[in-house]
Amino acid sequence: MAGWYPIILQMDGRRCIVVGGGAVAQRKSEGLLQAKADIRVISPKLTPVLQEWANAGLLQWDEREAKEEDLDGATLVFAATDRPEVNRWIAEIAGLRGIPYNIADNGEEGDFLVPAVLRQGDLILAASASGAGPALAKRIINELAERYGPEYDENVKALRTIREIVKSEISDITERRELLQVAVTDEALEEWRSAAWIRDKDRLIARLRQRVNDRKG
Ligand SMILES: C[C@@]1(CC(=O)O)c2cc3[nH]c(cc4nc(cc5[nH]c(cc(n2)[C@H]1CCC(=O)O)[C@@](C)(CC(=O)O)[C@@H]5CCC(=O)O)C(CC(=O)O)=C4CCC(=O)O)c(CCC(=O)O)c3CC(=O)O
Ligand SMILES: NC(=O)C1=CN([C@@H]2O[C@H](COP(=O)(O)OP(=O)(O)OC[C@H]3O[C@@H](n4cnc5c(N)ncnc54)[C@H](O)[C@@H]3O)[C@@H](O)[C@H]2O)C=CC1
Repeated sequence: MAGWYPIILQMDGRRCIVVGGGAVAQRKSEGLLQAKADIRVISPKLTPVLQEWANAGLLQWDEREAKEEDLDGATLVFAATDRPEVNRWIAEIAGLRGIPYNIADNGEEGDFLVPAVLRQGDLILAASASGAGPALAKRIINELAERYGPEYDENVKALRTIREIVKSEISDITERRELLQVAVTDEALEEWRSAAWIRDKDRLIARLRQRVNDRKG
């Protein structure tokens, strides 16, 4: 189905309403927790894991059925009950208020889909089959997890430092781009890992220039 557009949303502190407390609500809440959202779950019942998160204060739980006012102040809404008519009603009121909504039992009618996700620190990989096959999206992410392992947390941290230095030291856009391109090869990433000297601006720029020259042969 056409029309889907992937973005990475800033959710830190943003209010998200999850209606329902089953396995699907739990998975959506887990992703939202990773994004530091302000989560409010509305459901008469919770899975044991959601219950634990509520007890630990990681999310707020309203132990009852959903009401219209629950959507007040929401940035995103997840209609994740096992009752299609409730999910449809939530979607309708969210739509009227202009709040983007996700529908668990009828995904392609929603404003957004939740992709399968791999996080390694600040590296975020997402896969979606546009609703055609969540199991395929999950399989692809499992494959990517082998290629992009936990070392990418450190890789991305080092790159952030390198890119800040290159942006502040190099004013020529073409050279900047060249230096940042050679900084992301597997070999380069391995070099930066645990290399405290990358904070030495002159040494770092010299090493990147050397890599550009090596590449030009
Ligand atoms: C449209 C979408 C709406 C949305 O929820 O955003 C949606 C909808 C539905 N899922 C259903 C079933 C399953 N969903 C999963 C798993 C995941 N589902 C996720 C996303 C999405 N699911 C969105 C589309 C994403 C895309 O395609 O890109 C993932 C990727 C992300 C997440 O939920 O966090 C997460 C894997 C992540 C992980 O675990 O790593 C599994 C596999 C499993 O559990 O192992 C099954 C059983 C196998 C199967 O049915 O394929 C049903 C049928 C229910 C029924 O039978 O009635 C519907 C309803 C419908 O088809 O509309
Ligand atoms: N999008 C996805 O990834 C998937 C979607 N599904 C669909 O999502 C639905 C939910 O799946 P599960 O979480 O496994 O179901 P579940 O039966 O485990 O949980 C449903 C939850 O909704 C709550 N609920 C019922 N009425 C409510 C109301 N009026 N207000 C608030 N909460 C209410 C229940 O108390 C329960 O906690 C399934 O019926 C299925 O159609 C299923 C698998 C994956």
